[in-house]
Amino acid sequence: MSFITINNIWQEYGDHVVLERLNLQINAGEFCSMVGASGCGKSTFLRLLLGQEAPSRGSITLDGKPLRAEPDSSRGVVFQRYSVFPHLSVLDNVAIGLELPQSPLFGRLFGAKKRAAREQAAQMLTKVGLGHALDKYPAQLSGGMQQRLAIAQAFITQPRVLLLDEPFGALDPGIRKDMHALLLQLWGETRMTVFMVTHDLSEGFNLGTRLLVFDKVRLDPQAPNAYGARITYDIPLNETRLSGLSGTAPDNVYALRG
Ligand SMILES: Nc1ncnc2c1ncn2[C@@H]1O[C@H](COP(=O)(O)OP(=O)(O)OP(=O)(O)O)[C@@H](O)[C@H]1O
Repeated sequence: MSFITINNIWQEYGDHVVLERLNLQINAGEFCSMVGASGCGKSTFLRLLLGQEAPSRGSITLDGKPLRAEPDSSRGVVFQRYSVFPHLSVLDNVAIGLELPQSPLFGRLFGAKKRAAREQAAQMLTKVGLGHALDKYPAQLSGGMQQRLAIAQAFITQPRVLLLDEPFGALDPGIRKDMHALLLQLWGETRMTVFMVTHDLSEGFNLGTRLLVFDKVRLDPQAPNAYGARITYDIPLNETRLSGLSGTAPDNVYALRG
């Protein structure tokens, strides 16, 4: 049985059909790059995977169970666009990812548990190259550093599914390359299942173990919204990276938007 099963999903807003007849089987640990024309429904698909919206028709299952219609605590905190908290230091931005699930009422830990969470967060931040910036605030960081922080925040609780919506879209090419290396390193270590929307085809090819192309196969010039996009190509990539997969991380889903 596959880890995530997309069973004939459609997404419609009124009479605007955005997605139609999507069927997919995703194994744990796959890295799916998603490309397609602007407005064809890639972000909509991510919202469905996140459980932020329910599909108009069809179903999504994760480990054989229906995905809840809303992100819930079993899937952890969801970080959206500009997912870092501007009023928290770099260290607190990551530590809070550990503190919130353990202390849902106060959102903070105390004593030894707090020290352990902060130590773990500091180690994660060192890993993403922000070990020197623990006390800074997001506004004091460059765009690349902010995305490193967002990545540290997303990885700290080891989600099983990571959703990335053009996470590197705003970064310079050189910094993008560094971020690609970082993402591949973290994915290699954690083997989480990744869905990444990108407008950069080479980024999609380089990072993914699978490239999903979204496109409309039916078009009515008189009624442009009558038909939705489907997955027109599903191309296996970089398959050697898939060896030795395991899917033992906790059941969390995170989003990171560019
Ligand atoms: N809640 C909503 N209500 C109505 N229409 C919506 C809603 N959400 C998305 N849409 C429409 O769905 C279509 C697809 O949007 P979506 O953002 O998913 O596309 P996309 O492929 O991610 O685009 P881009 O590459 O430009 O980010 C758009 O026409 C958008 O207006």
